[in-house]
Order: sequence, then structure tokens, then C-alpha cells
Amino acid sequence: MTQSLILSTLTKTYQGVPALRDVSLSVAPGERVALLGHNGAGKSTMMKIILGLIGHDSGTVEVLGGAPGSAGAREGTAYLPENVAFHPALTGLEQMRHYLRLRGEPVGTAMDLLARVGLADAARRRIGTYSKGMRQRVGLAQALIGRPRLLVLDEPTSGLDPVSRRDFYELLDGLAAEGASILLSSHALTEVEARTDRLVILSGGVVVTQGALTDLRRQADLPVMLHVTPRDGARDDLAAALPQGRMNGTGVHLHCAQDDKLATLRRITGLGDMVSDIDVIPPSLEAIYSHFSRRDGQ
Ligand SMILES: Nc1ncnc2c1ncn2[C@@H]1O[C@H](COP(=O)(O)OP(=O)(O)OP(=O)(O)O)[C@@H](O)[C@H]1O
Repeated sequence: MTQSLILSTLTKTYQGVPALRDVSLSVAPGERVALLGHNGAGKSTMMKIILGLIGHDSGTVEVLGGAPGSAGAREGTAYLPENVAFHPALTGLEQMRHYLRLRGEPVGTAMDLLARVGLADAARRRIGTYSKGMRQRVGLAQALIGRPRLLVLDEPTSGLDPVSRRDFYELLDGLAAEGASILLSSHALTEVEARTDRLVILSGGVVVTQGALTDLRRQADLPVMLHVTPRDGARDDLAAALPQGRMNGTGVHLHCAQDDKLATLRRITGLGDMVSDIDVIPPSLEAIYSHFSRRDGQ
């Protein structure tokens, strides 16, 4: 399948200081990729290069089969910056019509676009009266102009409440199902875990790992946590039978290596009546993320 975006051994330095080093990454049609990284990891720099706003030192970048910033790449790519700014005196509808005119698209679609992001009711209100989340949604409506094939979204859900975030990801799911490629940066780890196909962790300008969460979990090989709940009256016996664990209010907490998980579970179930329940808690995305970020010395 032809990739919508291909970065190959991309390097960028600012006044001799590296911001991206040997970054290789591709995004296929219909794929949703999350770019994760600490502040200063290089996410915005990567996005600006993809958009053709800044150049790069070495490596290659192909956006929708062309060079970044080329007419073909610009036409098919939508961008949502981290901090969207609009004219506060314009209504949502006026602002959208303005963008549509600039893009040579029919202005009659302004209301449809606003409705897609849940702003139909507020369309005739001045943007100055919108909440941050509503302004973010105007930004998203603007990014949907012209049915883009590649969406580059810089922290698109910052400032959105949980319901708006859910609606936002549903919208992205629909666009991906129609074949759009999505590259988004985020600090909200748990939400991207569930709503994207692949995670790319950038640390100090280097891609330290990428893959589906299950691949990252396997690679990180972090311990699994088990929580064992005792049967009534068996609390002390259970604590004595699992001396490597730590008793808390509801039961015994213990950790084991991934490879020992089944053996440990067999040992616990072998305790028979002492045990009323076992919860297996895999490492969180936060733990996996810190593991890979720390590995690069950050
Ligand atoms: N115009 C610039 N001149 C010099 N250094 C820059 C410039 N822009 C970015 N940098 C540096 O490049 C590195 C990467 O910055 P970038 O903005 O790409 O990170 P980021 O991952 O987007 O961070 P954040 O999550 O804070 O937005 C940082 O060390 C930053 O200080």
C-alpha cells in the first residue's frame, strides 16, 4: 500500500543543536498514529517539516507522494496547531466561510463542517464568546475543509472535556475509516492508547520505539502486578503464603516478570480456598512510556 507519509533518516538541527536525529516513520492510509514525547522531544519540529514550514538537514520526507510544501502535499494535508487563534469578533460561521474562500471551496459547506464538530448551535455566535474547547473544535472544522488525506494534529484534545474528547476521536475514526491518515501528538497517554493504531515514542529527537501497544508492552518487558483478594478470615494465611507480596486494605499486591506470570498464577490458584479473587494488572502506558523515555536518558 502506498504510504501517505514517509520520513526516512530525517535529521534537523537548530543552530547546531539536534532537534531530530535519524527519524524514520511512515503512516498508511486509514492509519491513526500517535506521536508521544516529553516537552522538547521534537514533535512540533517534525510536524513543521512535514508541512513544509521549515526545512531539514538530511534524510527524506515524502508527503502524499510529493515534497513537503508542494502543491499536492498542501492540498491534501490538514493541520491543527496546538494553539488555534481566531478572530474573536467573527462568528464561527463567518470564520469558516473565510477559510473556505481562502481554500477555494464552496462557502455553503461552512455549516455542515461546524455541525460535524458539534458547533451548529453556536455557529452564529462570536468566537470571542466560545470556550477553549469550542475554539479547538473550530480548528478541527477548519482542518476538515477539502476532505484531507493526511491530518497532522498537534495536541488536538488539549482543553477538551471528556465528552468532547470522545466525540473528537469518533470523528477521527470516521475519517480514518474513509482512508485518511492521521498523525497526532498528545500528552494524554491513556486516551491515545485506546484510540490510535500505532504509538511512536520520541525522546530527545530520536524515535526510541514504535508499534502497537501490545508490541511496546512486550518490548518493555515490565513486571505485571497481581492483586490477590483473600476469602473471609483467610487474610493472615494468604499473607503468610505469599511472603513476597505486600498486604494492603483489600488483599496482597505482588509483582512478577512477564515470563513468570502463568507460573505465579498457578501457584496462587493452588492456594485453593484462601483466595477469593485475582486481578492481573498489566503495566500502564504511563509506565511503558517512562521506561522508553528514561532509556534515552531523559
Ligand atoms: N526555532 C528554534 N530555534 C532553536 N531551537 C528550537 C527552535 N524550535 C525548537 N527548538 C528546540 O528543538 C527541540 C525540539 O522542540 P519541539 O518544539 O519540536 O518539541 P516538542 O516535542 O514539540 O515539545 P512540546 O511538547 O513542548 O511542544 C527543543 O530542544 C527546542 O528547544
